[in-house]
Amino acid sequence: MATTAAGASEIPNARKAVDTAEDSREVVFSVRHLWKVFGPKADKIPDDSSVTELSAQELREQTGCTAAVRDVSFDVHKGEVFVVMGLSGSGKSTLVRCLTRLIEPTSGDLEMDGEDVRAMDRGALRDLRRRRAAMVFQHFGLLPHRTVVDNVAYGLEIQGVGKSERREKATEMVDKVGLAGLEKRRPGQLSGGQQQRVGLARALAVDPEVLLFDEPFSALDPLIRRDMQEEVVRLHREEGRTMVFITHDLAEALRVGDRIALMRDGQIVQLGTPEEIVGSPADDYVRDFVRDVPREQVLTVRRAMRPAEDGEAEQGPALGPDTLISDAIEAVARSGGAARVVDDGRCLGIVDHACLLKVVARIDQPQHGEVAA
Ligand SMILES: Nc1ncnc2c1ncn2[C@@H]1O[C@H](COP(=O)(O)OP(=O)(O)OP(=O)(O)O)[C@@H](O)[C@H]1O
Repeated sequence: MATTAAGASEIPNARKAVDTAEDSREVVFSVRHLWKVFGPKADKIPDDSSVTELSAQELREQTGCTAAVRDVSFDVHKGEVFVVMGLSGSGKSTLVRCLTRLIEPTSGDLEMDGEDVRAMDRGALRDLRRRRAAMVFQHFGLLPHRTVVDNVAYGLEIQGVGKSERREKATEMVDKVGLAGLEKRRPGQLSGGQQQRVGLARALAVDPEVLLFDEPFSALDPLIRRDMQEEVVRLHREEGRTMVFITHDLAEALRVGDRIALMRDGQIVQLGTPEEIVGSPADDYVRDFVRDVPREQVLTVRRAMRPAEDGEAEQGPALGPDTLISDAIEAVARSGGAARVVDDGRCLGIVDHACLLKVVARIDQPQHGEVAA
């Protein structure tokens, strides 16, 4: 399906993200003007212009309703890790559950691979949830009396796959998530991280087009959590599988996300790459959110470079345009001089001590209250 910006017209940042370079990428989920309202006469809210502009609190006071998802529009592209991030209660789980109608949307358009999800009957929905978009939950939902391999095979079993085929597939997935040797254990004999790997292997076993993760790692301790994040990045890199990943943890979002939708009170306040979110926050809320992020570990030399002056384009170490500022600092410190940013043999610009430091010191962007040139 072609990506158009038309449907996203009321969300400037969503429109920006839909408008840009990724236009030609295939769209898996297309979401337009999606609402989920809880409360009395919920279906009247999205069309009632006298209440749609109210703040979340005013809406609750005047109507008794909560708009958990509020006129949200975005595309999830094939092969990307699309992160939905926001504080508790911002609407992340509701939004992602709406994608497969685990929660029924109140209004809006929702397509998967060009098919109208809201028009699907029960059979099509079952197929969507079992085969096309598998969910990995925070509480792994493992069956305590089954072995690891039988837990992983469970999704295949309910699909009616024969015993030997599902054993073979399950064993392959157990291997893939690094649990080889533990096939015969039961969930109670595994650590939290290992249990989460079983949950992941179970979702992967049905070979879904999209994996939906609902805060999968938030119950894990930080080191194991880091391990699991790397696992997701590795699986994504190796298989190119499309993933939608909910988290309230910014560091996790930046680590795993190709693009991040930042939610607040049911709306997407900014949708962009980690570099766009950290480097160009859309408003004070986002700016506050990313304030403590070590920018040199997220931003690239594209943001720091200046035009080359006489002779500079021919000398000094060469860095790719996606080099992180932290790596460029090391290169410049080692060489003692400026480095070139080179793409396909062409010098795009120069980074030196001064321009790299500006990014770290946050003086590469208009400060609050200044007007961008
Ligand atoms: N069944 C429901 N009935 C009424 N309100 C609900 C229901 N489910 C969610 N909400 C409200 O919708 C809003 C969004 O909830 P949601 O669970 O989607 O947020 P979240 O960002 O996933 O939060 P968390 O990170 O805490 O899981 C919250 O204000 C919540 O209280």
